[in-house]
Amino acid sequence: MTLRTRFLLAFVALLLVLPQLPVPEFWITQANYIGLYALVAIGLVLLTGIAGLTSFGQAAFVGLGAYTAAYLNLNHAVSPWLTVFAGLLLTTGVALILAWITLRMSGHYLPLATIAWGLSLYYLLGNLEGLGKYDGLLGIPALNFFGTVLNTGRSFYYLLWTIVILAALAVIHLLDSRTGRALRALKGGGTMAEAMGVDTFRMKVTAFLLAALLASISGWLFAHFQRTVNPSPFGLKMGIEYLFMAVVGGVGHVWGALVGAAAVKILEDQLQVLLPRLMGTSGNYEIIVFGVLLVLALQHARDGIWAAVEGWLPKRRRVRDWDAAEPLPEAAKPARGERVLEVQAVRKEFGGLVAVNDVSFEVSAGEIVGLIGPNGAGKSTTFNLVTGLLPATRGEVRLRGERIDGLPSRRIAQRGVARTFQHVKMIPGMTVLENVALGAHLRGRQGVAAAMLRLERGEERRLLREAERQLQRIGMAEQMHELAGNLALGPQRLMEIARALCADPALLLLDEPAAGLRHKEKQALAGVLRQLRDEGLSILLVEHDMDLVMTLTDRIVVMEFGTKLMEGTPAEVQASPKVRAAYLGTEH
Ligand SMILES: Nc1ncnc2c1ncn2[C@@H]1O[C@H](COP(=O)(O)OP(=O)(O)OP(=O)(O)O)[C@@H](O)[C@H]1O
Repeated sequence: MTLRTRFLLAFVALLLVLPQLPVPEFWITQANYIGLYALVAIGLVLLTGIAGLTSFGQAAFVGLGAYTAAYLNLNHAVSPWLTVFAGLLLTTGVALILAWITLRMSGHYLPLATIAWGLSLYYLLGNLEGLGKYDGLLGIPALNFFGTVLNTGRSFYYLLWTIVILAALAVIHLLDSRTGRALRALKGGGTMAEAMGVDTFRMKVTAFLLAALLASISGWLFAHFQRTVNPSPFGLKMGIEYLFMAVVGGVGHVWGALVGAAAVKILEDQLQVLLPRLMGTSGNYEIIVFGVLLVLALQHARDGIWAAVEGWLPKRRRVRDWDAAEPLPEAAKPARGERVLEVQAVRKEFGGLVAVNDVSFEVSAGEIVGLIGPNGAGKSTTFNLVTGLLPATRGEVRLRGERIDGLPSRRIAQRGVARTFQHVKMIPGMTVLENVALGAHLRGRQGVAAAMLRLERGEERRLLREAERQLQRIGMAEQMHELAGNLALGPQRLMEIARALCADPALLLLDEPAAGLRHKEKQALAGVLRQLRDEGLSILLVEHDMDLVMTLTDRIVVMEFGTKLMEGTPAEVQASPKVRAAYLGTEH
């Protein structure tokens, strides 16, 4: 048993025995509040830590869950075991509407929007006659769990903490899955994720919804624990505190949410006693201290308490359990010689600058075509037009006869186009294996529920097997457990190629794959690309290393100032005075 597992088991054991110990009731009450807060903070780990979306409005979702439970139970005598689902349903509806409106916002607008709806809901709850206005609803019954009335802190504790631990495990499982990789790719990696076929907007909505649902469950529990609800625990102050908990604990770590909830709750209690004594008057001074601490934490300990604990625990290494997994099915490949890519008079203007000027060329199955030209010639822009990263001003791009210009990059990926980037795009905090497995996203089907319940392990093993196979192909299997961010530039580029190959593409676009590679690595890369060509893959290659281009490609398209200068075999290109002039004019 690893130290990590022992640590977790010791934690669970402590949770189990705590109510049995002769500790004061106050401790149990505090532990219950910590559990209620932790549920919300776990959602924030997913939303803010993983998906990179900051929300100050989670308290409002807690309020939705709590008020639904209270209202339906008190006014319509609906069983609490049903009101929880009613709360989840209502939360789903509200969250989806809010997500639709706000998640397209970027930068500071999203947090501002969450503040706005957090405030709106607070005032709505406080002004609705049927919800008791600011006095709220009183007399909510305790939960009855198969005949046991959970009307004491100690009896409520077990139900609450079972839910908290299950939620934490579900989110941990989710993050270690196909959908989890896509979620983890959102922060800073949206463009790359889309190019791997991930619907990033949908992923953001998923994170938003899951965080809201966890908050709603916390609200339901809150209503039956406190037995009364009023708007104050669901206002903006609490919204900020939830975020504070997630950040203090370690916003990227699920267990950090528990640590953060505990740290903030305990600190809050201490400050509520200490500060009025120091200041000589009573008031909500703790929120000032929280504000200062939050700023300090963001400056000096961004990764939170859990990151420090994690650094002290032994590193977890993924167990290789996919050897026996079935290989993933492969798409039918185009027949050798079939025209795979047709670029017809494609043009891209950036304001007055014509970056790509009515360029046409083709790539057939089983062919490596080089796209070369001096710096700024428009090669990367052409790549971005083919892969849907940029819309063309005019012109047509066809893949196996079908138009793909105008499609978003994930749809183009779905049709069998995979790419690497001039500036490596990866998730530095994920292992090499996980980064590469992201390339196989479209070859898996399983979603959130299956991942949370660990029902997708069969498919996951197949995806990881494929990722390892592609890493072996480019000679990087040894490094699969390393964090991608720790690799040198050369291996990072190779990793991107393995990731693109994981997509089982018909067309592979490589943007300067040899940049940063050593001589031996370049030779190995050339070997792999030849083998891929022999297998019938079409490759379009932007590369500055002329030796590699001349020895590897079947045909070369030369660009200069956005225009196609010529096209021909490597020998023809080398012999062309026009090409020589273009290069001599800019490179020497
Ligand atoms: N998003 C953009 N907005 C404005 N101009 C752009 C944009 N992207 C590229 N350009 C311009 O378009 C021209 C072509 O750029 P591009 O990156 O495609 O060239 P390249 O051939 O790939 O060059 P390099 O070999 O240096 O990567 C350049 O003049 C560049 O400054």
